[in-house]
Amino acid sequence: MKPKRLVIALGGNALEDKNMPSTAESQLEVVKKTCEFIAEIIYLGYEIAIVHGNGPQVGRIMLASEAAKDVTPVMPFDVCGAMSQGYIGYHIQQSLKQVMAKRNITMPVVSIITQVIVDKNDEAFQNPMKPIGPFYTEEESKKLAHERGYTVKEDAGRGYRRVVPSPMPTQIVEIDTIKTLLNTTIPIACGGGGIPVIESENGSLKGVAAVIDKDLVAERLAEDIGADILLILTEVEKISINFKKANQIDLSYLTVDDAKKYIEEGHFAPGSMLPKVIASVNFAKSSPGRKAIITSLYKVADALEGKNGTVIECK
Ligand SMILES: Nc1ncnc2c1ncn2[C@@H]1O[C@H](COP(=O)(O)OP(=O)(O)O)[C@@H](O)[C@H]1O
Ligand SMILES: NC(=O)OP(=O)(O)O
Repeated sequence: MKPKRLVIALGGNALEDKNMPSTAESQLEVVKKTCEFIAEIIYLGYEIAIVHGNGPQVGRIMLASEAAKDVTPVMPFDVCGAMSQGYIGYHIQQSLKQVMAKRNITMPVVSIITQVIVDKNDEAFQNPMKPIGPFYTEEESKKLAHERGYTVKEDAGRGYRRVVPSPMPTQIVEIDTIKTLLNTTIPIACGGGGIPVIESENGSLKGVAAVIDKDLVAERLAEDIGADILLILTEVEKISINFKKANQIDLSYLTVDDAKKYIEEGHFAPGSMLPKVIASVNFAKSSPGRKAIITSLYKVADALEGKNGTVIECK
């Protein structure tokens, strides 16, 4: 029987631990643990492709570049995104290979620098909503807004962060390469939502200052490669309505229509959970039999067996 094909969207807590310093060394330690869970999915017989986030990481790369402006030119926004793809992909590639070897799984793991085309007229360029970099207090965020001209917004009740434009993904540039690699390797692709590029009339590509949402790109990838499941891994085991309120209800199963209703009622925070639910709805309705699962990295095996997580599918 053909193995079920699955795209994994790795959230921030798969790469960082809030109780550890935000260093490359700490990230590698967290990624090694994350790859144990990914190896379990492979061991269960799924064919996978991996997409990871980059919000905290790309924000810190930009902070570092801006801080060093007196000694070296500030790196352009798209290059910072490419740098985040490189070092996160490197950590996952190295760690997953090592963990798979312990289980005698020998398939190669390869990280692909991926560009994603966006529309230069996307209204997101005038309405920055994507949180990047560290969390700040309200006072710190106001200081950054004043001193550096950052746009800052509160992020899902967790503090304030710099926000940048996050245009919709329209096309994965390297999709044919990813499809070719799927049969013989485990691809890490579209990292950080891909490097955002616009296409000129002559077909040439140019990087733009934005960060694309990785869950929306994971959905695009899942459709393009004919996946059966879109698996979105984050900090929570299930999505909720009335989140963080006394009447919070955690949801195990949603039809596409249920999810659309809750989206309209504003239950999912923009910039964090909302894109995950939108991606899940888009994937579930893209073809009969497809489903999306939103759950915690630590509950992934149970969720794949239908014992945890939130499943979103067409009725
Ligand atoms: N309705 C909701 N249900 C569950 N979590 C929500 C909801 N609204 C906002 N959130 C928050 O969204 C977070 C996931 O978004 P985010 O941290 O940006 O994703 P990622 O794991 O990809 O980094 C959850 O950990 C939770 O704090
Ligand atoms: N690019 C992106 O969506 O990264 P996060 O998931 O870290 O926000």
